[in-house]
Amino acid sequence: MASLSVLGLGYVGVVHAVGFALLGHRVVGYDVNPSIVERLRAGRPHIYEPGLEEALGRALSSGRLSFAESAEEAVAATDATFIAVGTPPAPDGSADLRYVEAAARAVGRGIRAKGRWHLVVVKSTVPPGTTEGLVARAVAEEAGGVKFSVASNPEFLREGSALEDFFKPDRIVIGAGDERAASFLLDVYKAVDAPKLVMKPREAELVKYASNVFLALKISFANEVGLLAKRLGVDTYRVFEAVGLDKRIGRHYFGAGLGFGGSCFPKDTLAFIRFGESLGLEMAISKAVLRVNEYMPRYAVQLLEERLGGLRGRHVGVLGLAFKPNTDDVRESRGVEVARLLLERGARVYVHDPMAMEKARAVLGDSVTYVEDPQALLDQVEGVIIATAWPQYEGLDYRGKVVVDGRYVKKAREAKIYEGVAWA
Ligand SMILES: NC(=O)c1ccc[n+]([C@@H]2O[C@H](COP(=O)([O-])OP(=O)(O)OC[C@H]3O[C@@H](n4cnc5c(N)ncnc54)[C@H](O)[C@@H]3O)[C@@H](O)[C@H]2O)c1
Ligand SMILES: O=c1ccn([C@@H]2O[C@H](COP(=O)(O)OP(=O)(O)O[C@H]3O[C@H](CO)[C@@H](O)[C@H](O)[C@H]3O)[C@@H](O)[C@H]2O)c(=O)[nH]1
Repeated sequence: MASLSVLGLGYVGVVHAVGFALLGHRVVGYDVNPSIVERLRAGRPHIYEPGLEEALGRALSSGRLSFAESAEEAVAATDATFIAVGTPPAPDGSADLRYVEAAARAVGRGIRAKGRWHLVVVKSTVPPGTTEGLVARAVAEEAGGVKFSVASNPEFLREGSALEDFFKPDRIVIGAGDERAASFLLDVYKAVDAPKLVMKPREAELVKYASNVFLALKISFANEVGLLAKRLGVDTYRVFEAVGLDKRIGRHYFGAGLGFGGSCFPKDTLAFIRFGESLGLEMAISKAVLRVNEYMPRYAVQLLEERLGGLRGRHVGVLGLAFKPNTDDVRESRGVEVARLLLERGARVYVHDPMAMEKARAVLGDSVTYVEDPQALLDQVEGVIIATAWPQYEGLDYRGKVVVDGRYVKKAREAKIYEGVAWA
């Protein structure tokens, strides 16, 4: 069994720290945010992810998962370190690599203290060339001549099913800087039954962007067809049910509606565009993916405005603030975006989410009214936009309300005054 450290205990890091421990490895986690570490030590995750609290409990009681007071301490106590820190957009939209660089420097200092070979694995989503470039350089500058290997091991888990995706991934991509890195990582993932592809680090880094941008492309394409379908008065979901049965196309990620949110698709598509542009490429397809996506929330608000005959001073609702069901994550959420657009047009906005209210409050503040019960929200508004496909919204009584359904909620379609976004 391997001895691993994980730097950065956000959505990806905490799932890996817990997951690796449950695979039988010894894991030391570290996050620069001490309150995250404190909560994890107490068995109370700082994020909501199905099954995580229970899995964390098992990992802690196995005695194989612990947390360090510093990154250097975590590194020095282990054989390999996974860097799982954020790579948010810089002001120009490119991937901001400052957290990755800071973590890599800390790894270098840990390696120097340890004085033996170490493997540095980049789990964060980074532009091709980062692992062998910026990361290897930053580690080397601090490691005092101690030998190390690098690898890129991009992550494909989805929030809301992160643990399941960790244990049952479609594939594991290992971008190994050398043989030793490859065999170490193959060993780490030995117990996971999935195709394992070993390649160069920059190939692995490109696999991650190509995967995310392609999925985002499918959604934007579905939305483009959906806008057309709506003009024709046909159901775009029925169209894609048939389109998707072609095995070459596949049926996934054709859900038309408000478009994609979350911490990955929007930022990774933009970072991919900026990366390509930095090499002199046009990146026309990826730009179109974002253009369609940015239009969809505006279109939903426009539909509501038309149906209500104006928005100024009108009481309207947003159902769903999480960027998708089964998470409390509101990063780049379409629900939050729709609430902002409604406020801009002078509406009185009521919002609901079963899980993300607290996180939404941190971004929307007191500009909107938070309602704990979605049916009570419907009682207070004339119209509503459904922004997240929470199963709870299937059971509501929408009668008499203008419903702009951005997520294809069946029950909403039975409402008297109804508009789907991008479908009939
Ligand atoms: N969220 C996802 O579903 C997902 C899936 C695949 C890949 N990714 C990628 O994985 C990376 C992490 O994403 P996330 O959603 O887990 O981010 P996150 O923002 O939830 O977590 C990042 C964590 O890193 C910590 N951190 C920052 N600098 C640090 C340092 N120097 N040392 C230790 N900890 C540090 C932060 O405090 C934070 O808790 C990103 O590159 C993202 O694109 C995310
Ligand atoms: O048919 C669809 C499918 C998804 N979405 C939206 O797309 C966004 C992203 O959804 P999803 O892919 O389920 O969630 P993420 O957790 O963001 O996962 C994506 O981003 C991660 C971070 O890079 C990757 O690891 C995953 O493989 C990739 O699916 C959400 O707003 C969804 O509502 C649609 O609009 N239509």
